[in-house]
Amino acid sequence: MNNRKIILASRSPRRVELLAQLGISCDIMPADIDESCWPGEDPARYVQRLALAKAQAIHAEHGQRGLPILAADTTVALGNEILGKPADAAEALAMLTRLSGSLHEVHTAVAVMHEGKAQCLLSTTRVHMMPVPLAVLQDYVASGEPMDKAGAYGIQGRAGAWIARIEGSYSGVMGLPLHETAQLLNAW
Ligand SMILES: Cc1cn([C@H]2C[C@H](O)[C@@H](COP(=O)(O)OP(=O)(O)OP(=O)(O)O)O2)c(=O)[nH]c1=O
Repeated sequence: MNNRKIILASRSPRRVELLAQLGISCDIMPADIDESCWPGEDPARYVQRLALAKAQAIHAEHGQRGLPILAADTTVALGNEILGKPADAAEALAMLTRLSGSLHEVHTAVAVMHEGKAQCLLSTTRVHMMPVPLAVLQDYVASGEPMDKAGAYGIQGRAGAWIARIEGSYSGVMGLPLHETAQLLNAW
């Protein structure tokens, strides 16, 4: 990509940071779309549908600027069950209690839309979380850190100490897989 500026259809500060790692600057234009899951929809399809919907929503408003529009969506999956962002502290604790000691997946889809064409790639990472004592989880929830994160944890914060191993992409777990993002942007 010659012009290193894009429109980022996301309010996630992690995504801005990760894009900067690729040397890409962005105008931030968050998309407000319906994030509810369709009945029976599997997590990998769900994140791809949402990433594309976010990119399309911002393309409809700002596509005339001629900049590529990038959007992403991240979810945690326990089997086929989707764990999104917790609605409140009780839900955050319930999610963390289930993820403690689990092997789960984090799916992030990244979509780029430019000149009316959309492309989307999926990154799936298996995450092994050690068993975490309830009191530690309660303290973590009280810190407020889980509230804007899928699955109620951030690998990039103190929950990183609980992650014994991942198979996949660290940046994908954080919300924007750098390898897939660079592939999409280089294609334009
Ligand atoms: C699992 C995990 C998720 N997350 C974050 C990444 C995403 O920002 C968030 C999942 O919510 P998303 O709906 O993907 O994104 P968002 O609401 O933050 O931003 P927008 O919809 O405007 O694009 O969870 C982490 O930061 N670290 C982690 O380890």
